[in-house]
Amino acid sequence: MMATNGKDACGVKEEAHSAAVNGDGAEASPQSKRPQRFTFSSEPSIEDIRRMQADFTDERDWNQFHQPRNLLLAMVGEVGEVAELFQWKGEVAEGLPDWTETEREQLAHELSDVLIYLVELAEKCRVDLPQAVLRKMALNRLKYPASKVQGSAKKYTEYKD
Ligand SMILES: Nc1ccn([C@H]2C[C@H](O)[C@@H](COP(=O)(O)OP(=O)(O)OP(=O)(O)O)O2)c(=O)n1
Repeated sequence: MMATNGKDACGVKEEAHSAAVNGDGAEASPQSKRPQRFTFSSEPSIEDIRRMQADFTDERDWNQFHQPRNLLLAMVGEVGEVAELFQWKGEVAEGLPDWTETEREQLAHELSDVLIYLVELAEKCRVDLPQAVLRKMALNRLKYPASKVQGSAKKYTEYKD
């Protein structure tokens, strides 16, 4: 399905957070002057995606092929297909303003393939991905306190304290 109706290629809309936040006419803070943040639809959840892919493989008797290593290789292959879309384009601005709708839809497909295999790989490795993401983000916040690393992209090992 091609993207239409003012939505982007992934079928997800832009939301006007800052308009809602600053609707009282008060002067906007520097943070709210950022471009509007792109947001995803709330569905499907990661568990929904896991279940849909499990149904897809069950219906085809493909579980016999979907062992962890095969899924990992399939995922890496799809990452390569994402990379191919960016290949030789040089730096690409956020929002991909110069990309055609066809290129955007191809990207949406390839990113979806990566996610589908990632979710199934996590399932087959018994990693509860949504909860694991919460734990990992908590660790990331500890490793990179905002007050310490503000505006710097250095790796945590490069900080001397
Ligand atoms: N054994 C397979 C084959 C496919 N798929 C599903 C998961 C992916 O979302 C998608 C991958 O399909 P293809 O291998 O045909 O890859 P592409 O869709 O990227 O096609 P192409 O390589 O022609 O771009 O289909 C799967 O679960 N198990």
